Amino acid sequence: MSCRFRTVPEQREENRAPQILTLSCPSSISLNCKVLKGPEFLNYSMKPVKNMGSFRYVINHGIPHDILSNMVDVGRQFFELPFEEKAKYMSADMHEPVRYGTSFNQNKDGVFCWRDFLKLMCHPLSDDVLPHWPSSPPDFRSAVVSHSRQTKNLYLKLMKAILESLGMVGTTDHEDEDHDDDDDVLKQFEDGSQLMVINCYPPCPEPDLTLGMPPHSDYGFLTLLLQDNTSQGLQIQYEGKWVMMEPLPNSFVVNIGDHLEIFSNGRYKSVLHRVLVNSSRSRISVASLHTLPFDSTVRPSPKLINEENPRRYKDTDFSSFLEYISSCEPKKKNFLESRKLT
Ligand SMILES: O=C(O)CCC(=O)C(=O)O
Ligand SMILES: [Fe+2]
Repeated sequence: MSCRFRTVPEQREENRAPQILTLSCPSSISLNCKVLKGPEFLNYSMKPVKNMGSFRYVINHGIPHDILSNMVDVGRQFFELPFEEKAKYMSADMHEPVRYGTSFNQNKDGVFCWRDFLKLMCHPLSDDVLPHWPSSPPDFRSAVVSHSRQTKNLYLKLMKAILESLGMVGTTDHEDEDHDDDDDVLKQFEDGSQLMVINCYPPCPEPDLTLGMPPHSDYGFLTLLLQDNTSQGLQIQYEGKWVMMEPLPNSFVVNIGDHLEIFSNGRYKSVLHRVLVNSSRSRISVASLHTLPFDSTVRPSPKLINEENPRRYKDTDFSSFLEYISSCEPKKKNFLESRKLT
């Protein structure tokens, strides 16, 4: 099975509408290209796609390209620092707002993965935490703050489109309607948490013997993943096979996480993905993970439950997720499995 990209029409960036490229296999269908109408995603409804990897590329998102390249550059420069410098941020405590580490879950992994990471809590971000972020390279903090603000905005636009597709907020074409309820629904996403994970996969002498990250799904609602432009590595599982997500310049891969699967009572599915490594050059990726505020309960939305669609997941929260992964070696989607009612 192979996947190709449909060519995006040549237009000046500022004149193009944001687009979502939906991965669609087998290759005879190639990629569907859905055009979002207007900068505010007017009239757009993103239908849940049954039985299909819910991985999409977002292009033409309006985020200046230098913000994306600076983010990858400062990430790469951070991982090139001497080990003693990076080790200052090492901690086994998953609650630390700044954390450097290795592998996937270094406290529990039986075999380590070929990956280093730096995790930064970007929202909420209190004034007393920022001074603890790496100060080297010198533009590290400003690059991460710019990137996190932009990705948060994009996340909110995508969530609005998803909520419209679920019938939970009105479409923006009926301006005269009362949108107070919609504002309440959207507010919890605005206040939500954001975690930035900068991943570095160094060149590996035996790439076939290891993985950069094992098969997993992300915990939150959406992850916006920026890949460096040159190296491939991310694969998603689709119909039991691994499909390579080629790096597409200035795009984000949008990854649906477990909390959106639970919240949508299974209408959106989180996707299993993994990362391969290579022997020639290190690869950088930056994952921006978004969910509700850390102290909220994530549950199937009551608006989506009725006699025909009974509740399919138990309530959960972020601390249960952390407890779960602190107590066992994470395997595939086993946390989500533990939240299923049937
Ligand atoms: O490096 C990648 O492409 C994926 C990273 C990832 O899945 C994650 O950080 O959760
Ligand atoms: Fe992931």
